Amino acid sequence: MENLSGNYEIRRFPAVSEGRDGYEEAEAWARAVAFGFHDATRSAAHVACSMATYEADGRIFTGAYQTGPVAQSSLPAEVPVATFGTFRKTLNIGFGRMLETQMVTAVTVRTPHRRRGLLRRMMTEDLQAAKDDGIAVAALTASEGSIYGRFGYGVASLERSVKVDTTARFRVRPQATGTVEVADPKVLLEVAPKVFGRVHRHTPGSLGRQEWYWLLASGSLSREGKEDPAIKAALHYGPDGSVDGYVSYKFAGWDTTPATMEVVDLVAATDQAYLELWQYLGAIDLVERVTWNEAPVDDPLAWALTDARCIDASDSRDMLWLRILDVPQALAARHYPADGRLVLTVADPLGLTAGTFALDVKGGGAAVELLPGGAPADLALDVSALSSIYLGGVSPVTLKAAGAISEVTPGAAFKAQQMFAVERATHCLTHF
Ligand SMILES: CC(=O)SCCNC(=O)CCNC(=O)[C@H](O)C(C)(C)COP(=O)(O)OP(=O)(O)OC[C@H]1O[C@@H](n2cnc3c(N)ncnc32)[C@H](O)[C@@H]1OP(=O)(O)O
Repeated sequence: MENLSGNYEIRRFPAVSEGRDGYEEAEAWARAVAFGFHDATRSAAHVACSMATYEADGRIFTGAYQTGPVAQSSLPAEVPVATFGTFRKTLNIGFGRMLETQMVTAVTVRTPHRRRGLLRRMMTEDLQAAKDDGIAVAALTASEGSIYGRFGYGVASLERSVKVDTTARFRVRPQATGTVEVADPKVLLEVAPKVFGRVHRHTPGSLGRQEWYWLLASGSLSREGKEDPAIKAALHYGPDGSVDGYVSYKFAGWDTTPATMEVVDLVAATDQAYLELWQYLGAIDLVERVTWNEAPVDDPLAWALTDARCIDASDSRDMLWLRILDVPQALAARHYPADGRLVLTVADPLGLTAGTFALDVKGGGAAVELLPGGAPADLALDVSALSSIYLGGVSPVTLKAAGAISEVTPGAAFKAQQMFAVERATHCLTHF
C-alpha cells in the first residue's frame, strides 16, 4: 500500500471542557469522531457534556490535519481527517495487581483519506510514546476483528449477549443472604463508582472506567446525548446493610414480545450480590425476558439456575484487546499461581519488545531476564499471542492448537496455562 500519511500534520492536545482555551479544536475533533462512527450530528450541549467527561478522564486527542489545500466547500482544514484518542486507567492483571494501561479509542479516518497509512502512523507513534513513558500495556475494543492483530494486539477477554427467560422456569438456587431495593437512578452517580471500584479490584481483566459510565448508569446521559427517563435502578445490600451491587435497566416497551427488560449496567462486588440482582430481575412482574449485552462467557448464573437453558447466549465475541509494549515489565508485574521457568521467544511486528525472555517464578513472584538472541526457547509466539494469554482469559494450549504459539519444549503450553492462570474468570465490564 502506498504510504501517503506524510501529507498530513499530526497534532496532539488534551480534552478541555467548554469555556477553556482549546475547546474549539477539541470540539472539531469530537465532531470528526461522531462522523467516523456514523452518529447523527451532535448538539452543542451533547458535545459539551461529553467533553467534560473526556477532560475528567484526562483524554489526549490526536488528529491528522490536511497540510495542502482543502477541496473547495468541503470541511475546513481545522476538522481532522483522522482521529485517535487515548487515556490511562488501571488494568487488573490478576490477584489484585494493577498495571497502568494506555487505552486507545475513537479511531476514525475520513473515507477519502483512508488506506493512506494514517491509522498505522498514529498507532505506531502513540504506542512508541506510551512505551517511552514507561507504560507496559495498551488496550482497545475493536470495531472489526481484522484490523489490530498487525499492530501486536491480541484478544484477551470475551463477552456475550444473553437473553434470559424469566418466566416461571427461572429460579436461582442459592438462598438470598442480602436484599435488593429499588432506588432513584441518580444515586448511582455516587454509588456506582464505589461499587465498581470493588469489582475492579477483584476481577482480572477489569479496566478502570471512564466518567461517562456513571452518567449512563444513572440515566443522566444516554448514548443519544440526553437524559434517559426510562432508566431504572436497583441496589443490592449485603448482610451488613452496605450497598455491594447495582443494576441499571430499562423496559424495552410494550411492543416488544416477549416483554423485555434490558440491562444497561450490572455491577456486583460479591457472588451473592450478582445472583441476587439476577433474582430481582427475574422477579419483575409483567416481564418475561431480561437481556444483557455485556455478560461474562463464564457466567455463574448458568450454574446457579435450576434450569440453565433459561439463558439463550448465542453471541460470544472478543471484547478486550491487549498489546504488551514491554515484555519484561509486563511479565514481572504479574503474580503467578504456579512456579516454574519458561523461556519465551517473542516476535513483535512493530519492533517494540521483541526478544527471548526467561521467566523464572518462585513463590508467585517473577524474575525476567532478556537472553541473547538465538537462546533456546520453550515457546515461540507473537506479542499478540502473549498479550492474549497474559490475563489468564485465553488458553495457551488452545493457541498452540491454533498455530498461534509454537511449542518447542513438549508440555510448555500447558505449563504456561498453569502459570498464567488467574483466580477467577477474566472479564472486562468497561467498553471504551
Ligand atoms: C479502537 C477503535 O476505536 S475501534 C474503531 C475503528 N474505527 C472504525 O472502524 C471506523 C471506520 N473505519 C475507519 O475509520 C478506518 O477504515 C480505519 C481506522 C479502520 C483504518 O484507517 P486507515 O487509515 O485506512 O488504515 P491504514 O491505511 O493506516 O491501514 C493500516 C493497515 O490496516 C489495514 N486495515 C485498515 N482498515 C482495515 C479494516 N477495516 N480491515 C482490515 N484491515 C484494515 C490496512 O490494510 C493496512 O494494512 P498494512 O499496513 O498491514 O498493509
